[in-house]
Amino acid sequence: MPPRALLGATCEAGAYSESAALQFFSPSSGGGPLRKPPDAAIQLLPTPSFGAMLDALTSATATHAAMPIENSLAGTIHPNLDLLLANPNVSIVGETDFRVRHCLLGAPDAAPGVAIKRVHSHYMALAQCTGYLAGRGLTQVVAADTAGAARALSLGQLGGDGKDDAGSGLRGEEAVIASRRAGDIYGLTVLEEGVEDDAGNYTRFLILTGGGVGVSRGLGVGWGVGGGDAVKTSVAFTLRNVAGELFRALSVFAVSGADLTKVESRHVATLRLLSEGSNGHGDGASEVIVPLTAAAATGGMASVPVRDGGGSNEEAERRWGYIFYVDVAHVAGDEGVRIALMALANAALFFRVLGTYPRCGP
Ligand SMILES: O=C(O)C(=O)Cc1ccccc1
Repeated sequence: MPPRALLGATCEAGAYSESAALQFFSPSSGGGPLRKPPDAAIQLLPTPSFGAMLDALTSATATHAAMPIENSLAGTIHPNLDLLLANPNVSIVGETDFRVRHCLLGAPDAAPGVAIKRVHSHYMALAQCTGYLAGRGLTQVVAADTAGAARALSLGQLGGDGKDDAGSGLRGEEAVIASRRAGDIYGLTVLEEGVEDDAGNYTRFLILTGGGVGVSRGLGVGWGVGGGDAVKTSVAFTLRNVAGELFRALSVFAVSGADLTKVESRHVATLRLLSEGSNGHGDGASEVIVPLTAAAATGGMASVPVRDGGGSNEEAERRWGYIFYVDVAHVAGDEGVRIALMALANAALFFRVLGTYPRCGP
């Protein structure tokens, strides 16, 4: 019987997420104790956006997805952090650090030395090449992802008839920033390789599956993880808006001796959380912004139900509320960390375990 196909959802054929998925699931990548299928069982499933990628998990069209979450030069990819929260059925089961090497790619018939004026790419890719682009006086044009920009250039959709998605321009003046692999897939001309501003350009990709993590699973030993393994647990939470609350909440980790490898706060009003049955990536009417206060509690959103604010100012929370994302590096099954996470869950108004997964690197 042929092996059961593993569908790895990725963003657009040739996107870095696809390369990261291939790296993670390659048997030689050594990515921890996560049981991986043989390469032959991996089938890539391109999707037009990161939101659509998570949709594919929720609908079980795909079993896994690789989503970029932070970059060593340009920082956290906030829209993707928001997508994680907006999709309560998606959980993190792995991570991989991918060395991102950008190419400046021109049209298939571009001659070397052609006078490029505009460069199209994902906003994070542009941010990683700011110095290079500014030094050459090139205008940046944001695209949904690197590979989508590469495909559009190959199809002559950027410039050409005197108009591009920036509203002006001739075809020969357009270029994109994407991987060499994307250049090969879409038959583009490699004008220059290694255009990122620093050779230490790494992006951390989360490996995701559908099927949310319950409190018991999330606070214990995660999927594919054995006791004693080096893991990370990622959590999201909100707190009452009172003095010293964040200090008290995080102090539980100091006591447990756990290492916080990432702490990020996100303004609640910027989060487009979804009403039941939709997942908020631009479908319009069904999209809602849910203030994370007791008054707006929705059962399905939290691993631990949202609680009453206990005297904190709900109006202020609505306007200035923050959601915190924390990654805790620990040893799977560590009782001190489990107790610390339980204490944090008890202090939080909203608390969700995003996953416990094998740690990439030391
Ligand atoms: O657009 C892509 O290819 C992505 O996967 C997003 C991205 C952009 C730049 C660096 C890493 C990931």
